[in-house]
Amino acid sequence: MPEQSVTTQTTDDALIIALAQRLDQAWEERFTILPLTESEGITNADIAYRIQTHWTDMRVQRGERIIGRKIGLTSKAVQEQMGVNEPDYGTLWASRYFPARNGRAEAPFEIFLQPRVEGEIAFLIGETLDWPDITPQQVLAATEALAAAIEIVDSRIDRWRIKLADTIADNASYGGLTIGAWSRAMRSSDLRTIGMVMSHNGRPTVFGTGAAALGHPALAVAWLANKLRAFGIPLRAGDIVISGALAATIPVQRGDLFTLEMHDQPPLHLRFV
Ligand SMILES: O=C(O)C/C=C/C(=O)C(=O)O
Repeated sequence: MPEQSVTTQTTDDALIIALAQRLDQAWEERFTILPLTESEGITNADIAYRIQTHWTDMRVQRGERIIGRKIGLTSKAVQEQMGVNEPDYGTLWASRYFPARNGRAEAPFEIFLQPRVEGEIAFLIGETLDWPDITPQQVLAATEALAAAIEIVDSRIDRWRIKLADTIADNASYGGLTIGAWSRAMRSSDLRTIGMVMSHNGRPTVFGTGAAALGHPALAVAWLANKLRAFGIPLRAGDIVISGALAATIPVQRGDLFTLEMHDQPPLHLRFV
């Protein structure tokens, strides 16, 4: 597609709506689509965020609830796996939150397309962050509690052939989420040096530390808060934020059990049933 045509199209709300609908249909009916960078020539991150935002708005109109935000592509391990080298964000949809009881959660395998799991740190934001140049220190001061979290990433894009604009439009490849017990005590830990081990069917498989998320998980959340503000959206009290993976992603098969052990938190188990 010639450059001029792409520029003209990308200013067109009708195209944004059509692409959000295409992603929504792929999510609902469980099929993959060609990368938008290939099929539509969309490479601009701001346009991709418009598609993502419109998709979330469509879902909210149908009853979806926003429980917070995800930050993605914050670690070298995932950047290398996905071939994308700058962070992005997406929205956490309540319909794909799998609550853990006594540290155990289940997710139905068949609702996903090509899922992978990641170990992350979850922040529960206690005070709205809505001023310029939000710092990691301000994020920590506004954090009510922290927890270990397993994010399921999934892609509506054929065989994960994503570039930055593809995954941004696709809600940062959000698939689902479970969270361990919230800990206030964890607020006094050095989040950079918090360690994690993710076991796959009982076998320790990937290992990470907090510093994997942009050097410090609170720096990743500060990045998010400032990025959201640039779009006129504050990070609000009550929002859950996940930091981005602390280690590489692991592909999921039906029946798999993943166990995340982090710092002095109780283990968090997620089974795909
Ligand atoms: O953020 C994306 O667009 C892709 C997903 C990445 C992650 O979830 C992560 O790096 O943690």
